[in-house]
Amino acid sequence: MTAIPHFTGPAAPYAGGDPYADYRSADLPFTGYPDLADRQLGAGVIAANDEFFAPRENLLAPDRPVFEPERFGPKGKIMDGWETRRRRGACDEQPWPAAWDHDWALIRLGACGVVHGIVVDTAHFRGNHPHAVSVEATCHDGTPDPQDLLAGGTPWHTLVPRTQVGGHAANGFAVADPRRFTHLRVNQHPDGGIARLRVHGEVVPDVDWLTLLGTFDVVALEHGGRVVGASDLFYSPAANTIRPGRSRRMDDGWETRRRRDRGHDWIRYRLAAHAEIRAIEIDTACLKGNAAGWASVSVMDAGDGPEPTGPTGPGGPAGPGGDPGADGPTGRWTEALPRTRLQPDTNHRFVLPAPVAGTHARIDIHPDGGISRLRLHGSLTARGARRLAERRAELAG
Ligand SMILES: NC(=O)NC(NC(N)=O)C(=O)[O-]
Repeated sequence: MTAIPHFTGPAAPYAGGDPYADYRSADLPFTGYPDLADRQLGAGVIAANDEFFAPRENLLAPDRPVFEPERFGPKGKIMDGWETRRRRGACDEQPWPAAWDHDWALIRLGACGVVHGIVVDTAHFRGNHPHAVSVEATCHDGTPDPQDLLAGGTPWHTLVPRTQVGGHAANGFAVADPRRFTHLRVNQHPDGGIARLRVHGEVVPDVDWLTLLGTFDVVALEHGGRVVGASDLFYSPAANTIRPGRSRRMDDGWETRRRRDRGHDWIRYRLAAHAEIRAIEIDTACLKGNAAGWASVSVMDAGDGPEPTGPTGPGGPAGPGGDPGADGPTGRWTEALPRTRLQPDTNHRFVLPAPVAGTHARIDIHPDGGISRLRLHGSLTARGARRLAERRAELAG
């Protein structure tokens, strides 16, 4: 694993001009995995012990944190993050917080999953970021309320031990715990502000639920589908194509740069498990002058082993002109949908003449442009359901 740059210290006071000029960030090896704390997946910050200066909900806001130097409210500087008040000691001789003093927020992940890495982003928190952070996790069935989680019996497992962090920095932590979790507790020691929290990992779906549903979208992020490669990530992440709901803006889909060669663009996906696909939807919502001209969809059975990771990591690009077969799962692609003309800003529905089964799928778009969503409607095969049930049991906390 690549060493993750570690930032500590407060960052200099804001000196005017671009507030991001002195922001500290790094390429983190796990950010190709989807964000399990994505609001659109259903994540939420369900409680915090203190939010005096800025509300906990900001932690999961999708956009980059904003700093407006002149904006003050009745409680102080308006900060785009979760910020607590300054902790004080017990008496005049001990005005400092105690070693164990900390503030906490409880996060419900949007989907149960295995966490591969966490970003605690302290953007714009310079003199008021936490000295250190720690992150714990638990797996709780159903929809517990904060009191259930805070009750003594909840087993919390440490994902990130108490670690010093930097102000105005993307503090990244790789996580090696192989278990699946549903909730996190983020602690800041002793107090301070965190702008954003991102929790990158893999969804572990509930096989009983998927079996009961019967027909569902077998490539959807919320059901455990994942992008494992794409030809072009210039404008937007390929994983947008399997996010919940319809896209509402061009940047909520997948758009490639204009090709000046004779090639085409593509995305490769791993399905929830081995599944049979019976119907396909390709949506070009909000892509008008730049929708893909044509698309085809292929399916492959690559077995149930772990995903081969390409040179750029999970979901990483193969680069323009990259071969959709290279560095990916091995097997034979079967064409499920032949090359078909697409309309701009339109949802297209296709019923397959016969079901096509596999563990992976690929969409090829010609020559370039974008699609906003791909839906592969079908159901788990007996083999897929068995593998998912085994995996869920293996990953139990
Ligand atoms: N300048 C500040 O941000 N001060 C305080 N924070 C806010 N939000 O006003 C503080 O105590 O950290």
